Amino acid sequence: MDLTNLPPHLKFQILGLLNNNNSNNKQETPTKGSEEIANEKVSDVKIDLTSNIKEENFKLFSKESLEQLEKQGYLIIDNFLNNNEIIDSIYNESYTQFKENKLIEAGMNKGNEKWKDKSIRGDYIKWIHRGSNSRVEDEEFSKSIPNINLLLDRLDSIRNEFDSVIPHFKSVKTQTQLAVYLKGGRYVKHRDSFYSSDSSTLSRRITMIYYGNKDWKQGDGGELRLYKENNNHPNNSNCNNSNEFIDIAPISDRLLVFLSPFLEHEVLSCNFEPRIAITTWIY
Ligand SMILES: O=C(O)CCC(=O)C(=O)O
Ligand SMILES: [Fe+2]
Repeated sequence: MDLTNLPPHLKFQILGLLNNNNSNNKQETPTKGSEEIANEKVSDVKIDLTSNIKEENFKLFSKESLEQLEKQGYLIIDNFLNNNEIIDSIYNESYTQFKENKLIEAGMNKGNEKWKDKSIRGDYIKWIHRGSNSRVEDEEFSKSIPNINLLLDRLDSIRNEFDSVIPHFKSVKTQTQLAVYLKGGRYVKHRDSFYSSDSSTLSRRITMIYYGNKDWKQGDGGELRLYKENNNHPNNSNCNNSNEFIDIAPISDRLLVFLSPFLEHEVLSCNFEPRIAITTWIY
């Protein structure tokens, strides 16, 4: 395996993983030593969600929830759609895409580099491309996912609310992915973006993950492990590098929202299948 062209933060993760494999301890999280954390490029820009907000424009969120997202870095919203028929249909539409071989093995992109290694990232994905009118571009595909479309509309309304409540937020675009993990699937510790003051490139700012796993129970695995405090993130002045994490169960109708550049996370190995997640990133 040639690691020379990988960005440093990925090298640590992958080397950590190889070490774990060598010691036959595959369940263990790839870890980083303190030097690596010190050297690693971290975002230096705060994501400000609370100054000069227009509170009169709140429909879905509240000032308190935005404050929580800004400081803690994440929010969990349960019963997001709150409609069993739609929830079941989202599951069926997603799994059908997988069964009909419409998904591809996920890789990791970095510049021209494309990584596909199932021990690093084990999901199958489909990008859901949407035009400027927010409609899914591929009409045939769009017709086959009416309930996923309803979900995407709801996620759009979150984006719209950010733009109307937080005048300086000015979202640029969104990107949406359907992901299916099978038994044994996982995704090693990573961040979804690097957002920095000296970078003119567009970056993901908000990650919204919708889970659709109605029979999930303790022991099924596939939780999202979210590292709360080890990211020196500029939104969190109390950062203490404690490596504290929470495991978020991927249960049905749960929406997880977090700050893409700051919170490291990983998908723990799945003991069930299919694990369904639909993610929209706001840039
Ligand atoms: O499915 C999840 O819980 C998270 C997936 C993830 O981290 C990603 O696709 O970047
Ligand atoms: Fe991620």
